[in-house]
Amino acid sequence: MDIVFIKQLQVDTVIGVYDWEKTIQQPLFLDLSLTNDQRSAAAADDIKLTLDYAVIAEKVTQLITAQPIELIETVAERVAQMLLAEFATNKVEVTVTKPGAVPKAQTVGVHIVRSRN
Ligand SMILES: Nc1nc2c(c(=O)[nH]1)N=C([C@H](O)[C@@H](O)CO)CN2
Repeated sequence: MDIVFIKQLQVDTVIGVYDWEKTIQQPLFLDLSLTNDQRSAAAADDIKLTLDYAVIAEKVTQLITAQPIELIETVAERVAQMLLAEFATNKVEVTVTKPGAVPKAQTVGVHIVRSRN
């Protein structure tokens, strides 16, 4: 199956479990992968027949920044469920990283795979 992907989408938002994190914005970076079939879009050269990554990026950013969230697990799950509900895909992979959260690590994060029931 084919995939539309977005790598390292930066979303600045209120994220974290500690009190000091609830008053600042921190960057999250997302890698998104949405399975679809691109053959008809390619044959017709028509954006309406595929998944528009610009629209996906905008909706994901709006979802994450709409309200404060504590866990990056929550971010990943909400993004995955939104993508499955609103876009023509049966399987999504979402990676959320939070650089700087562990000073001695390059980055930390979560990766989930979700499919339509
Ligand atoms: N598995 C997780 N562990 C931690 C998270 C998280 O979202 N998922 N968050 C924090 C704090 O917010 C941390 O990032 C502050 O630096 C700690 N562990």
